[in-house]
Formats: sequence, structure tokens, C-alpha cells
Amino acid sequence: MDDNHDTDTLLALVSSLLIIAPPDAVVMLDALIECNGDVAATAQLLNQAANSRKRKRTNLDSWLLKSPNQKPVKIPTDSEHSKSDKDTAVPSSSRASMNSQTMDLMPILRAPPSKKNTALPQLPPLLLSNPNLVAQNTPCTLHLSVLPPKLACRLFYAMLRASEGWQRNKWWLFDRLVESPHRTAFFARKDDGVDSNESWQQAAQFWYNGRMTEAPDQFPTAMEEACIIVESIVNQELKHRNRFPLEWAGDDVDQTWRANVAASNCYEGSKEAVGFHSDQMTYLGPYPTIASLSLGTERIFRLREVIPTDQLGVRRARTFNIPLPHNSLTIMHASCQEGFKHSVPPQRAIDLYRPAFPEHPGAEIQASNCRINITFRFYRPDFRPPTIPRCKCGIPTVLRADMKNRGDARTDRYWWSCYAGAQNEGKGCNYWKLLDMKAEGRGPCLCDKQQA
Ligand SMILES: O=C(O)CCC(=O)C(=O)O
Ligand SMILES: [Fe+2]
Repeated sequence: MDDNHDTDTLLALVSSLLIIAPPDAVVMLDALIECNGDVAATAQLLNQAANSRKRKRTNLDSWLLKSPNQKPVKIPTDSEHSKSDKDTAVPSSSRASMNSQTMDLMPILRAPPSKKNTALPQLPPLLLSNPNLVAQNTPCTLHLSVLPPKLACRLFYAMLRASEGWQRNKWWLFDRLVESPHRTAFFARKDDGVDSNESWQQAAQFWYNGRMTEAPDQFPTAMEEACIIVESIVNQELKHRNRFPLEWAGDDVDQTWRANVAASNCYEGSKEAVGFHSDQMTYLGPYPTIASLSLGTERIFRLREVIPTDQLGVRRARTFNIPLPHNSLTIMHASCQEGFKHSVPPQRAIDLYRPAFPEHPGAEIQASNCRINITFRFYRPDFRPPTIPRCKCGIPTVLRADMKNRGDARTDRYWWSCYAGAQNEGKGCNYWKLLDMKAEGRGPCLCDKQQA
């Protein structure tokens, strides 16, 4: 896959070249992987496969026009990471044009599956229905009922209310403005180890795809209480996990991992979603650990390995579906962002969540169709905003892993690239530079400590 683009951008690009109705996103993704990320070859393969089945010809525009609700497209994106995979500084001129009509790409990603394509054999998705299965098959662990029930409920209500004011991320995809099909917010923790407010401002701006924001909110009380519990679960896990050379080896002796920021998402109803992405590493650095708390309505968390180019002929990726109930914690351990993409797909149906406690004493309990997700993250001091290289457009670049050509965990490659395209009416520069930890003065990583 071309990791200069997030998956959704590639899918949209493929869709624009199709002369058939775009098939299911998973089919398109398989085709992309099969074609080693070559967009034109993928479209050709899908077109040929469809023609051979004598499918009716249609192009994307006519297909979009035929879609029942002609609302603008919302793209499940790459987050801060990716959604982050969408983040960039927005010139004020572009900001003004954000009021122009946005394009809704959701239909592309939830088009009905085409008939099985025999040219593209794929492994069936695997449901990982308990923590053991998750740990055995993925670089994640799943932890159930992690917070005291009252705290989980209090945090759910607090975030649900706050989410009414959260925004959908918006960014440019070629000549159109698209928006994410969920609402999001970014929080910084007090006494966080990242120095100035200005630093946080840039990091927050990145989260919102470069949109100017107020200074990020601090963790609300209930989030702070939850964070302390989440940190202790993560640190318990880290005690018996294999660690990777490029992981942060900070100066905290007692605590291996801590969170200094959090990003929150609200998915309302069954159709709100986030597309396949790996989290951008701009402030996380290589081999990050990300702790993701789920509250409210149960949704599926989907993981899929990116098969390295040299193994494409040898093995195929499998899709893993992990149901995330209320009050569960998914830890995406180090190597997850390097080797896997994740998503929260739209679903045909969801079960409403019925809180165990009322929002206020004596109040009636209301069922909810919302899932709140809080990802606790550690922004590394050696990736502080002032140290992020700027591209020719003059804005901070984005750091991505070379997922297709993974090394041996010491020799993995990451690159800084221009992120302006997502905001500057689709126009960026071609800035591209390999991350060089030593030359850029970053670290210490675990391998530096081991050598010392
Ligand atoms: O909602 C989730 O569980 C995933 C969110 C996510 O991937 C992100 O914010 O980067
Ligand atoms: Fe993510």
C-alpha cells in the first residue's frame, strides 16, 4: 500500500477509476494489497473482475448520484494519528472555504458487498470474542470491566454531554472537502511533561486536521480518574510483554508508560465510523502503546495486518473483528501501528446501551445509541512539537511508518512528509524525508539503554 496516503484516500482514488459500482471496502482493500498499493492496477483488476461477471457498468458519479441520500460523503479516516492522518495546518483562505459543500464518501465504504471475487481469494474475517483470542491473534490486548461501574457510567455521561460540542474533522481530498463520519475532541493532561502551551496548541491543531482551535481542554475529573486506572493496567501488561528496540525509554523509573494526552471519539448510531488507518506517529514516535477505552454502545473494532511487500506471495492478511463492550480497554501495543491498520466499521445494527445508573440521582435512565472512545496516548518528549520538521509549505510534517517494508524492529523506516494537501485545497508540496533518530537527536529508546 502507498502509505503516503491513508487507506481511505487510496480507496477513494480507486473508486474514482472504477467503471463499476464500487464494491465493499474490504474487497477493494484486498485488491489494493494484491496490487501492492498501485491504484490504477487495482481499479483495472476490479473492473476486469466485474466485467467478467458481466456486471452492469456505472461510474462513481452516477453511482453516487444514485445513492439514496445524496448527502455529502463522510470519509472514515486515518486518525492522528491518522485522523490524524488527516491533520494539517489550514491557511485562513482554506478555512473560509470549508463552508463550501462537503462530499460524503460513506456510501463508498458501505456499498453492498459484490459477489465473491474468485480472482481475489481472501481469508474470511475472524471474530475474536474474548481477551485470549485477541492476545493470541493480534498485537492488542482486551481488558473487560476495567473501571468501577459508577466511574465508567459517570465518564460516559460526561463525555456524551461534551460530545454535543465536538466537531467532525474536515479535510481536502483532491478538489473536494470531505468530513469524517464521527465527532472528535482532543485533551491534554495537566503536568504532562510537554513544556509549553504553544506545544500543545500545535499538537491539538494536528488532531483537528490543522484547524485552528482553542487551547486543548484538560482532562475532565472523571477522565483523570480513569486515566490513572488505565495507566496501571498498561504498566502491568508491559511487565510481561516483549519490548521493541525503538520504544521510548524515558526517565520514569517507576512507571513505564503514562498518558499525557487523550483523543476522544463519539460514534452516534450504527453508521458512524472510522476507516482503516494506522495512527500517525508525529508526536508518538516509533512503536507507541495506545490505550483505548470504550464506553456505551458496543461496536466492532476491526484490525487488519498490512502484509510486507516481500511476503505478499506467501501469506494473506486476515481481518479480525473484536466486539468492544462498555467499560472495556483495548491496548494497541507497540508494533500495532507499524504492522496493522484498524477501523470501527459501520454496522447494520447495534444494541442500544442502557446505563446501569441514572445521569443524576432520581433521573430516568435513557438508553443510548452512542459509543464513546477515549484513546490515552503518550506524546514523547523527544517528538515535541517544536522538533517536528516543517515542509516547503512551512507547516509541520507528519510521521508515518513504512508498513510495506518493515525491518527487523531496529531498522524499520519512518518518513516525514508534507501534510498540507489535506487542508490547502488539496495542494501540498512533495517534501519527504526519512526519520533519522540519531541525527535528529531523538531518544533515548530501549535499544540506546541496552547499549549503554
Ligand atoms: O474508536 C476507536 O476505537 C478507534 C479510534 C481510532 O482509531 C482513533 O481515534 O485513532
Ligand atoms: Fe486510530
